[in-house]
Amino acid sequence: MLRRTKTGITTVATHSMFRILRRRYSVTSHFKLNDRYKLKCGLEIHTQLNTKNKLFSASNNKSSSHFNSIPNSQVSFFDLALPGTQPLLNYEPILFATKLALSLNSEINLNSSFDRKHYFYADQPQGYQITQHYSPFAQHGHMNLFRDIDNIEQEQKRINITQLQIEQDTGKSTYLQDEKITLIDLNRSNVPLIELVTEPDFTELQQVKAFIKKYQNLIRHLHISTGDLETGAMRVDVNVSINEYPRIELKNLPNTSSIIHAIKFEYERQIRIIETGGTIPSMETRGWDANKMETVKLRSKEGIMDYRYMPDPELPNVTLSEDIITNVRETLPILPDTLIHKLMSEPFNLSLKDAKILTIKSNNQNDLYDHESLRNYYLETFTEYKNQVGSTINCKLPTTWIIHELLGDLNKLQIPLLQCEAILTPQLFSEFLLLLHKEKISNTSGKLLLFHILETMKEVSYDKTMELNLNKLIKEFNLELTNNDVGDNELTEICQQILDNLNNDKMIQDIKSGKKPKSIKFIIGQGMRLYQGRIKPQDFERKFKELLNVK
Ligand SMILES: Nc1ncnc2c1ncn2[C@@H]1O[C@H](COP(=O)(O)OP(=O)(O)OP(=O)(O)O)[C@@H](O)[C@H]1O
Ligand SMILES: [Mg+2]
Ligand SMILES: [Mg+2]
Repeated sequence: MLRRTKTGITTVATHSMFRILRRRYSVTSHFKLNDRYKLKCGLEIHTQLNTKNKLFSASNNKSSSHFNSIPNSQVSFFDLALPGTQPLLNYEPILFATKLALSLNSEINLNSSFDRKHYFYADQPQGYQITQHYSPFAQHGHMNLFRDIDNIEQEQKRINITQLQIEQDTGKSTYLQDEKITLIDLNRSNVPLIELVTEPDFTELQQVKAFIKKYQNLIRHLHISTGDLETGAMRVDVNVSINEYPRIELKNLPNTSSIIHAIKFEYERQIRIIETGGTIPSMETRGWDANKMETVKLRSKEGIMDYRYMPDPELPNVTLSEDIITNVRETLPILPDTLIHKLMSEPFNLSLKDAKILTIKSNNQNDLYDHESLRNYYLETFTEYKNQVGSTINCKLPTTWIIHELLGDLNKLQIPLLQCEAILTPQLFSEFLLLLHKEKISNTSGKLLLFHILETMKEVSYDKTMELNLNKLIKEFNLELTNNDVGDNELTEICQQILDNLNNDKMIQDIKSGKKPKSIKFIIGQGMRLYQGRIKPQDFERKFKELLNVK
């Protein structure tokens, strides 16, 4: 297909190209549910807690240790299930679980207990997994999704959370095809996990996507997990059914895109089965083949194990008092939704978009900064600036200059925020804002100054502290707004000279006659360039209008 674009460039696109593009970008947007088949989904999410130690042993559980370390280097006798070893519950996973349960509006069970789930697998040396089957840690929670914050179709959607249970992670097996051997790494064995189980409340793909993102952001916000899908710190199983047919469980879905593609594929596959007179097996588990982009059967009902659940006789119940729960509630940070609303109201008045930048990790966030340190930098600078100017505060200044200008410059110059804030402290940044606030420098000069500071910063090494004196720099570069010094006569002279030098009578006539009133902006631009922003554009505008006799 040939197409002529506005710029005159000819583009060639074929139908197959469009199909590929559509497939790639259509994860949720081009997917339509069939009116006759209701989609129903429920999630089971396993989250690795980044506690200091593992769940029932003293082994190191630094978030990176079991993923990046030498295999079997983070393993204690208990993790290895040597005979005679016994579990000893660490308090930290309970603390983390309490934080999560409270944040998800759950009822915490004051007397939960651990059970053994028996199955034999080489990466499960105990022969059973310790989990909470009969009396889980928390129940009856919920998470609300909203149209504006979470990009869902409905105004609001409540996802009920059946329960949260604490359990051990298993080890990891890697099958080597050529050698025909399986390697076992027990670094992950006994890492604390929380399994979250939702009710089958999801009726649209977008809700699933939104919930995963929101939950991931929550666990990062609470600092209880890295929440990374890539490392397996967060693992999502999805149960999918249509109308009242049995659910199919989807496991081993490595990222959000495969989760969404797998649900979509499964929904369509189940409809095809029903429409061709087939039956949907009860309790089938399927995986995801990323190459073929389809779900594949892993096991069916015949393969279901009898786990012989039994209370673990070596572990006492987890008994909590109301006081402990109240104490933990008091230590909780402001939760993301509340934080967004807080940032959107007085005194900050941020837009939803900017409030989200400071609260939620975005897909295009890079290694230079994270939203939390950016938020802290913003809040500290804001407070300093507000203390200086009181009620005359212009809340757009910190937003524009931190979220937009500073971030843009850091990206351009590839400077991490951490390095920047060590030198350009919130105090100094608020001084900088004050110069703009008091119109000591123009926006143009502000941009030049900030970029210059950051460029210089890039050249100094990390350990050197750079001395920063804003006033000195302004003098050195002659950036001070000269309005105060430029008298009206001088301004008239300057503007008249600019008009003369324009050498464009037609433009001047068009402005005067009102044919092209916007051309005055061009002339103001000339003045700004010549005087490098030292005279305010409003003053130029006033004077040019006066000279050209236009309103
Ligand atoms: N009709 C349904 N359609 C889709 N999902 C469903 C349906 N009924 C239940 N589910 C979902 O199935 C999941 C059941 O998880 P749960 O952990 O209770 O049991 P399980 O999958 O049998 O056990 P395991 O933890 O061993 O996988 C929940 O996420 C629930 O929302
Ligand atoms: Mg399941
Ligand atoms: Mg489950």
